[in-house]
Amino acid sequence: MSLYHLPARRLAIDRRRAEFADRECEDRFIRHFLPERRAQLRASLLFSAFFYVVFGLTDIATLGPTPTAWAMVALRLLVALAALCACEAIARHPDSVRVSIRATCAVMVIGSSAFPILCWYQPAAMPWNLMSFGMILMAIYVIFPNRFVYSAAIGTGASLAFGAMLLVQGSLKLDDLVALVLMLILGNALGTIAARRFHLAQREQFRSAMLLEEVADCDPLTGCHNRRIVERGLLDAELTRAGRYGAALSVILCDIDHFKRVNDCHGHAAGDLVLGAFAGLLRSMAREGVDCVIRYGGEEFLLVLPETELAGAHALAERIRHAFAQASTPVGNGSSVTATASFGIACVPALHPYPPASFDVLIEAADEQLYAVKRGGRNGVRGTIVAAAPELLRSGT
Ligand SMILES: Nc1nc2c(ncn2[C@@H]2O[C@H](COP(=O)(O)OP(=O)(O)OP(=O)(O)O)[C@@H](O)[C@H]2O)c(=O)[nH]1
Repeated sequence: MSLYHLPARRLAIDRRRAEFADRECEDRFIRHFLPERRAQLRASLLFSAFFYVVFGLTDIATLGPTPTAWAMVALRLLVALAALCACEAIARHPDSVRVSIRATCAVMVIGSSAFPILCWYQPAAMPWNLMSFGMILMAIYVIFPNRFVYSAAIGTGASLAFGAMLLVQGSLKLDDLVALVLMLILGNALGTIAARRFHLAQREQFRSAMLLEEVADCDPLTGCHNRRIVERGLLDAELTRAGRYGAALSVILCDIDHFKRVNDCHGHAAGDLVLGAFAGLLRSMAREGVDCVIRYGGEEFLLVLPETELAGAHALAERIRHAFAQASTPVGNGSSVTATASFGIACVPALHPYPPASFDVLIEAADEQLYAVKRGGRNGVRGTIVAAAPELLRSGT
């Protein structure tokens, strides 16, 4: 689960395609279900490959041990081989949505293209083949996890190929052909309805979960994230991500100076307005969708800045400090409040050989810097580089 919430407008569902209209959102949805999807896909591929081969017995029973029957068994084995290769590709690229979708489509196209060839040589077994084709359609639409539009395209294409084969073969009477066409249309219509309903239900459920999570993670007074985001371990995940890619990561811990006085002089409601104004300033200066602003305590806020070195974090903190000191917040009755804030920064620079193991280390370091500013008279910024190895610790920039 990512640190950042997607705005509700980006969670809109394109009902025609039965997926999220926003690509990033759809991607996040698929990634969320990727482990489950991988297991389902593997089971579907192995199950289908097994039955595709086992039905080779019917080829031999119908045609006898003739070269044609053996060629058909070989074709079935080829389809099974394609399914095994798809399983292997998915196992090699467990985090790739693209590989999982391409592998699924490839196997379904190969399997449904081979099927009319198998049926071509067994006109007498047509009722059975028709039943088998119904099951293949069910697998395409509802068993194999895939994008709805791809399932619909492959299902329709496979039906056209199967219908064309029967037409060319000429083994069916006109009334049977009409019934067959109607059956194929019905099979595809039912498949489309079932698949679309399933895709939409899954996405609506995901959207509700996202919206609930956003409400639970949001501080109602300031509109910032609350500490739940820290407790859910998302900041540790951010530190791990930065370490994996060798990227810098900075945090700014900031606190409004003498905030108790604001409450005491102007009342708690005025204090709330000042808090809201400070939070609004932090959010407006942070990068949307990249930085994360958390209300860490009463009048204390934490900014998490991915891919930001100490100098960048320092410059941002200075800009916020200056803007807040210049601003005055109207608190009713024609009066307004001017306040200042103090900032402590901790940074893990890019490609640091000894990044700290836990985010708490970063917060503690930022907290020390913040209190050094408070002790030094407030309304200032101090920062430090943080590392696991003490000899690399350089402080007091
Ligand atoms: N209005 C309002 N006040 C709050 C809220 N949360 C915490 N406070 C107040 O914030 C004040 C924090 O006071 P202190 O921790 O003494 O800090 P300070 O007065 O800002 O002093 P320094 O941090 O040392 O500059 C307390 O009076 C809290 O009651 C809130 O949501 N709304």
